[in-house]
Amino acid sequence: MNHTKEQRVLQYVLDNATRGDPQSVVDSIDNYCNKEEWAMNVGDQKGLILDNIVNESNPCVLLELGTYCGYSAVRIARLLKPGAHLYTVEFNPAFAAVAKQMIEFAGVQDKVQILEGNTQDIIPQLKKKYEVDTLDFVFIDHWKDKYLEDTKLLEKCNLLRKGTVVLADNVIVPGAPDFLEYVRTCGRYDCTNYPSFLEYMDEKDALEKAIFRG
Ligand SMILES: O=C(NCCc1nnc(-c2ccc3[nH]cnc3c2)[nH]1)c1cc(-c2ccc(F)cc2)cc(O)c1O
Ligand SMILES: [Mg+2]
Repeated sequence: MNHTKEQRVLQYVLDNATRGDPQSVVDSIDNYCNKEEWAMNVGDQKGLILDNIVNESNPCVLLELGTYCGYSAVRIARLLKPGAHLYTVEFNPAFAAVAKQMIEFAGVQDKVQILEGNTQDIIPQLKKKYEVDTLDFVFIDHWKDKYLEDTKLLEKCNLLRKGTVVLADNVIVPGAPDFLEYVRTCGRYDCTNYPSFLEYMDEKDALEKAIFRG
């Protein structure tokens, strides 16, 4: 039954967290991945930085690229004000199925919508099909070789406005050098690097915040 790691993470949450309590879901995933099996959630150290940046941005319309098990979707959604909405894009049906159950167990399903498919196909649909005007916050955490092309696609689709916060995970490990080079040198973003550590490990990693200048 729990043949995949992602299913085992979900089962541990169902067995140990409290239904409707997103903090307990986040804590349970971190406990499991620290003690039992490593998994590519943003984790608690980088998660605290993510929390602070979400709180200071006070966003209403958010996009996440790379749902995975739903850890960061739950982590972000638990901070959102009433009426705020997070769209999260997941390519892998097995990941999306786990994330759906994770989000529902946490009780944040009214704030989060999983969009299954390729970011290249979904991003151009956000305005017409999902009635998005512009995005207040983007969390990029999907395949590292897609960060740059998807950032450029968000620009091309006029989904970014003056002040939109683009926050990227893993800019050191596994790394997204072409994305970093672009946001830091193209002149359209104000960038800040947040040094931290790879989830559940002692290896250095970082988040990069790139605020769109409009
Ligand atoms: O690959 C990662 N994350 C990506 C998952 C994903 N989940 N969904 C997608 C998606 C979603 C829509 C898409 N549309 C097109 N491609 C798509 C891919 N990608 C990742 C890897 C590591 C990592 C570090 C050290 C290691 F030794 C091994 C691994 C750490 C991390 O924090 C990560 O986030
Ligand atoms: Mg990541």
